[in-house]
Amino acid sequence: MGRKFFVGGNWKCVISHYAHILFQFVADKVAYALAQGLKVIACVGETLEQRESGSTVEVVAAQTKAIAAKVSDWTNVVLAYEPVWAIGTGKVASPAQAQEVHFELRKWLQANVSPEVAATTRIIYGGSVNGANSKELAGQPDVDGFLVGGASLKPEFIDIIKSAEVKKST
Ligand SMILES: O=C(CO)COP(=O)(O)O
Repeated sequence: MGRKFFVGGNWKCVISHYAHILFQFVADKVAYALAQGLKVIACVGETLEQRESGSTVEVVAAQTKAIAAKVSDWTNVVLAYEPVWAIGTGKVASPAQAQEVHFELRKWLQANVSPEVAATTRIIYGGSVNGANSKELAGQPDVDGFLVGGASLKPEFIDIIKSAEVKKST
């Protein structure tokens, strides 16, 4: 696999969590940041209501579509799956839930952008990642790293960083 594992602290979340409300606005912010030479972590994710109604994949695809319409070079873009219901709540997506969405996002990139962008763009997970759950999440094939909030301020952040080691054996 050609993607390097990535773990970022909460200060790196350039794009707000409210992407689900203002897809277009977020896409414009992504394009502007890239034009200014910044690297971007673009966050997508569904609300609890959207998850419970079964529209998660549709929602994140629509958010990614808005971003993709404004991005011609994905080199400086990292996509973060951040379910709104998991941010700062202590409720983390299960490894299977995260993998499913990451897989669907990569599939979307493959079909709508290019196989190369799908293979090389990091798709990281954010939302209540901690030292106890990071290893299993990192073990999922399409989880390429984490965007960490609360736990980035605690000693367990070291354990989260160390979870990158599970990729060495894959
Ligand atoms: O939004 C996040 C990082 O920017 C995630 O925050 P938590 O890890 O505190 O849920």
